[in-house]
Amino acid sequence: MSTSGDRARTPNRRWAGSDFQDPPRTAGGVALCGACRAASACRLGVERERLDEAGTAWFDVSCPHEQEGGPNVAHGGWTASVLDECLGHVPLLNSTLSVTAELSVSFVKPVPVGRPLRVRAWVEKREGSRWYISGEMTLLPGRAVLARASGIWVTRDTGHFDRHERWLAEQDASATSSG
Ligand SMILES: CCCCCCCCCCCCCCCC(=O)SCCNC(=O)CCNC(=O)[C@H](O)C(C)(C)COP(=O)(O)OP(=O)(O)OC[C@H]1O[C@@H](n2cnc3c(N)ncnc32)[C@H](O)[C@@H]1OP(=O)(O)O
Repeated sequence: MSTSGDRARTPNRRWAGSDFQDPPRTAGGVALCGACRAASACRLGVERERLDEAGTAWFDVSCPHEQEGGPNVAHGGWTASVLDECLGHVPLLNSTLSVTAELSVSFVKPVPVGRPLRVRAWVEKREGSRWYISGEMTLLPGRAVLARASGIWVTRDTGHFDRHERWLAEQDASATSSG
């Protein structure tokens, strides 16, 4: 039987170093995170992504029916998650590994499920290892804004997740020794 300590000492070896800067992508160009790789699709409903010449990232998105909150509208957690995902792809589209340090979301209008939506994301500024990124989600057709987001992404080296595994193992060890 495995324990949380065993899990902490058994990192997921499916990941290779290159996955962090150039991860597997769908036919629509969408970079896939851990659990979505098995499904070969973004479970949040990001269908296409591209970076234009001006550095703005564009995403075709649709809220899956499983993410319904109120009648025919998205759960707010989905809206926040997909904005985290899309804004977080901007460093990745620039071959940079980063993690979200802060995220702020404005829910402007209810987001309909199963409708084509667009997310646009851009870099406001970069300071040291911090990328300040903003974005918005709009309804298609038309351009009504449904949600806005801004946040800070912090660049990491590829040792980030191994350091986390070691930290987790230390937490488990100190919890075990202190009873
Ligand atoms: C995820 C990647 C998968 C890769 C494979 C590809 C998969 C395909 C695509 C997936 C795309 C996913 C897109 C979604 C991205 C997530 O959702 S990532 C998951 C959620 N976020 C996290 O798990 C992050 C958890 N937090 C942390 O790991 C640490 O707190 C942080 C953010 C790395 C900072 O750690 P730290 O030890 O404080 O770092 P430290 O070196 O002291 O500070 C570094 C810098 O960050 C700044 N900083 C630290 N905290 C903050 C803060 N809260 N606010 C502002 N600045 C801060 C410091 O001021 C410092 O700035 P500089 O002086 O260097 O300019």
